[in-house]
Amino acid sequence: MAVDVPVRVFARPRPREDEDAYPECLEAQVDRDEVWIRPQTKEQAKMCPTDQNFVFDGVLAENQTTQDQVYSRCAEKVVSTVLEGYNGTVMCYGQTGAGKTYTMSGKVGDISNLEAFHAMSEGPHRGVMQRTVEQVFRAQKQAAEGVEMTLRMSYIEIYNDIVHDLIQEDTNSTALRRSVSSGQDANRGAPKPQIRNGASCHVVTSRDHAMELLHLGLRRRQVASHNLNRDSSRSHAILTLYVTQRMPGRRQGAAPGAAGNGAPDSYAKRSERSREEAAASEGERVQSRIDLVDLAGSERLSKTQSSGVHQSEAQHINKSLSFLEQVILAIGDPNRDHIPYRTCKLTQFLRESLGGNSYTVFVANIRLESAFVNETVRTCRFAQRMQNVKNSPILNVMRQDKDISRYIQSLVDENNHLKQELALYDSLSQASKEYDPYTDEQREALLDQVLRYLRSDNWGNNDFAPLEFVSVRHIKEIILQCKAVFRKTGVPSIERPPPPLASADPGAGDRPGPPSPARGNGHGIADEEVRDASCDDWVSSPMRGGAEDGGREPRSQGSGGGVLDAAKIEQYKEGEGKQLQEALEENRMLVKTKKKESVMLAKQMNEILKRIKAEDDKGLVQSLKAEYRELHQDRAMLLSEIDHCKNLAAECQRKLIEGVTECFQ
Ligand SMILES: Nc1ncnc2c1ncn2[C@@H]1O[C@H](COP(=O)(O)OP(=O)(O)OP(=O)(O)O)[C@@H](O)[C@H]1O
Repeated sequence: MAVDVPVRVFARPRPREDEDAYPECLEAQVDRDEVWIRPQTKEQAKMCPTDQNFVFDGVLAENQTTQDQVYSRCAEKVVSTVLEGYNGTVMCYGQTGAGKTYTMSGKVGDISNLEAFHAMSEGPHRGVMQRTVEQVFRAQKQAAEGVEMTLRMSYIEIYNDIVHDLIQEDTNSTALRRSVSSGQDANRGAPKPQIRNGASCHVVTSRDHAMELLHLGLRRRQVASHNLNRDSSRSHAILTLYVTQRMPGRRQGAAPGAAGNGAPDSYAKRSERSREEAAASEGERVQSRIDLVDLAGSERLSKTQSSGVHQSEAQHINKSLSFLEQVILAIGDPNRDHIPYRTCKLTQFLRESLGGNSYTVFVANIRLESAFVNETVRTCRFAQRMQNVKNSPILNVMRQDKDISRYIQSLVDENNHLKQELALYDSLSQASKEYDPYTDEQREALLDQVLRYLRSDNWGNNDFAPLEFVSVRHIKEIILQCKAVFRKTGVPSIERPPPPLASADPGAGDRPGPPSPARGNGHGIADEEVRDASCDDWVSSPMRGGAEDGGREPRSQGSGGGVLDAAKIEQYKEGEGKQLQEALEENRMLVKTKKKESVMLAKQMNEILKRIKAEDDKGLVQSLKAEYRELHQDRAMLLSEIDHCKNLAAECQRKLIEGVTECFQ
């Protein structure tokens, strides 16, 4: 059974370039694994008014911690667990120029120079990626007799929220697909790479081979120059090593290739299976992976002076990091049901690494110079939140064919058993499920419920009675009532229309009227749209689809049209529909949260404006203006995030409409 394991968090300050130019503001206390932030001048106090300290699993002190030490403290153990059959992630996060790429890929320098890259990859400045490859190949060499270990590698970047394959250009990698294909590549005579998660996945046969692919990927990665970093990465890059180990079975006393790497051989030790079970698992496959994530750096446009295309890149970067933060916050909040993984490609990719099946290490790259105190505080706060994230790593044992068919049979048996249980439960509980057509009175009562729901302020409240579906018939009746309401009045000005009675023909011919103008609630531009998005649910989506889809309304029994296919809608509700519904809720939640933040920012900005008007001191006015500009940027970013979430919600809504409509025969 999986055990909760917190993400381990380290801070790594980048060595200061010029101590005189940057009077010290922060202290990284190594013994106590703390980062202290102490303003020492008036200027610094403006940016960071109080002392702050952050405690992590470790602080990798500047100038004292070599790449070798960083690897052994942060990554080596994770790689060992990957070799035991678990998944692992090492991730670097921080402001631009703080040393993420240095930590992950080493001192890359002029990447077009292959020789220099290979020399660096053997020297002390090589990063976590090179060292991981080394450790994995060492383990392969030292694998116990009979253990067959295959290593595969993929390398992708997420640039402007689009996934690009860094190894093989022509892969259709924009979609996060779970498909796996294999075969022979006739051109090269080499095995054709599998496609995993939309990226090509290459068998790597040696350390040098892996380094070549790494070099290829680094060359293709999007890099640009700005004020704070000459070679700033403009994308999030994820190098994944897949380790597949075919076990000879415990009868031969063999274990996965963890031997020699210092890791406990947990697969052999932890699995307490009997001799018979071990015999059954002969030929068992263990498949694990390690993701090495070099996130693009968050940046303040005012400091990097990025413009044009780089400004748009920076906005994408900041936006995706902000979505990442939302995921972290949601995972750490026990009251949140939904984790908004689907808001961008980055969070989709990191789903298993954060809150999922993975041992994860997070390195917060920071800068100690006083000029970056704001960014450092932000990064440390982010890292602190990361400490609340708990994962549930499990041993990734793949079942063999024999096991799979036995497993499927057991699921079929269980399904039959549950169906019998349900039938029995229905008859014993005499649950009042309406399988028969509704009477006029029942329709009247339902219409009252629907109207109360549509009129209620709490549009996001999915607990409201009509939405607690008790049967397919119930859903259909709700749709009918809503449709009747809309046809008569439109959504915002709901007056009670004549109820659609059993004898009426609610689906006949006519179209819903034009949408009424949306009404805001006086809080700002996005509000009215939040209302729109927040009333998306199982009921409203198909109904609104009638208007948006040019009249492709779900038809209902009794209207002379189609009949809702009960099995199909159930299947849809459990499968794709459920996912869409969850995504819809996530995005609605995000819109609400971000709107609140935006209102707060607007208030802060107004305060600053007042102070600027009242202030005589020119110096102070300058710094207030700078602060105002930063807040303005933050708010612009927030508003564009809100738009993004609203678009996602609209997309979910559209798909839901299509999905539900498909369920009508
Ligand atoms: N610990 C370190 N020791 C020596 N040099 C370092 C260290 N950390 C960073 N550097 C150097 O600082 C510069 C910026 O680092 P790097 O490119 O790794 O930053 P980054 O966080 O990846 O930035 P971006 O997000 O813009 O890509 C590079 O020249 C790098 O070699």
